[in-house]
Amino acid sequence: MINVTYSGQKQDVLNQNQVSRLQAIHEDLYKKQGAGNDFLGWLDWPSGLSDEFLNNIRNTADQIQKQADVLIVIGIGGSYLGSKAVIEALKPHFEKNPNFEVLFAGQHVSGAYLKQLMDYIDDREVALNVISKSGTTTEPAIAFRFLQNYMEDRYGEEASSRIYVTTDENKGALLNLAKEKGYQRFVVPDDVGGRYSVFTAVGLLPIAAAGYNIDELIHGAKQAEDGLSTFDPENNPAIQYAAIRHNLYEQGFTNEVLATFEPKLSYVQEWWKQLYGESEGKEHKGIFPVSVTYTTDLHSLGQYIQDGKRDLLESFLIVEEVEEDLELFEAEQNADELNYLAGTSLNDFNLVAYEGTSKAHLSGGVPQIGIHLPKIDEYHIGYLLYFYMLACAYSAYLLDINPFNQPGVEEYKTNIFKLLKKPGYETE
Ligand SMILES: O=P(O)(O)OC[C@H]1O[C@H](O)[C@H](O)[C@@H](O)[C@@H]1O
Repeated sequence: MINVTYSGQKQDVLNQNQVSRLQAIHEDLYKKQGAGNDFLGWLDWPSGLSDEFLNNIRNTADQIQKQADVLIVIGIGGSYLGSKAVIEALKPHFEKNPNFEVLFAGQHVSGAYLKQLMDYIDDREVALNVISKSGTTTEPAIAFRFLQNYMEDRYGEEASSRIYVTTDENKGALLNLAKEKGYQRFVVPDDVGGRYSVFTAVGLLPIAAAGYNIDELIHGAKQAEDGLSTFDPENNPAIQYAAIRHNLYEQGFTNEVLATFEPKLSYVQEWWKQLYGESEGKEHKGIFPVSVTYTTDLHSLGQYIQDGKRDLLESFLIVEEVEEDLELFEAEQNADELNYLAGTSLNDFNLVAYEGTSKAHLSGGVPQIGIHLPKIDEYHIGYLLYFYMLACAYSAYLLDINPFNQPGVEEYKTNIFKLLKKPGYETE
């Protein structure tokens, strides 16, 4: 399925000490006894999904498609990146007059964006899915205040049947609001953190509403859950990825550049950055996750990667089979001097670019991990996302870090609340 390769300086990727350490982590993980073990719901989530739950998601997605032309998903961080990553990976680059669209809001605070969004949807039928695990996050709450108001002005009483809420079962401002207004609710499980929630209602409802096959997505995740659960460090790609990046980190490679040649994966990269950045970046430790899209960024960040400070490792996410391709042809006038490429497909070009870039960066002192994904479809994306989540848990545990909290995001929030004089913060 997913295959992980390594090229860099010769080193003992899995020495005996590390194997024992990984074995202990594996046991803690599957016996659910490590740090943050009350947030391990995602580990066996795909296999535990009931038909009743999936039917409810599918039926609600159908209902949304019938009542609306646009679903606006309101959320930030783990409450939007999973569905955005999957939808962007699967949707065509261009669609003429789409019958149904999923748009996002609340992922930043831009007045222009919200205003233009409300103008854009004015002649289209609208539904909202507001998502927040805590139910108290400011950015989606602000977007929802505007959009709820918009919906009530436009639809009156009917607005409440067009608004879907995904939040905690028992607490939070959003839950209270949903109860008061009688919105249909979905639950973010207690033991699944936002960045691990793509296979819960958080990710599945928007993905199903966008028209993608959530059964195949879950099937891929289940295969990963099953296939990656064995302790086989030589062959388990999740363990290999975690172990290799950890070894490189210990040698001073403290930044990981996730590179892909596939522009449709750019939100998978964004999702990965939150997953790894929030899971590992604690106690002054952790690899800093960054991403590039090639060949675009070879013309910008490529210089730094080749020649800049040598604390970078590069992980190439390579898609083996492309969905569509074009072949270069011979032109009568060879004014652009490209006739030498006649017969070469654009994917052939990218494969050569991969080889050339990989060799160049390697000789520039950038060690490399290759993550090979057979193709982009629901099944393989489901597999890939589960793979990254599992590897992230191993990787954080290798640093002796609890992968499932994010204490560091509180400080700036408190400052913002103090500056805005939020009740309860005025006197601090
Ligand atoms: O789902 P929510 O509770 O609204 O949280 C949304 C996001 O915001 C927080 O600040 C966290 O750092 C993220 O981990 C989380 O995904």
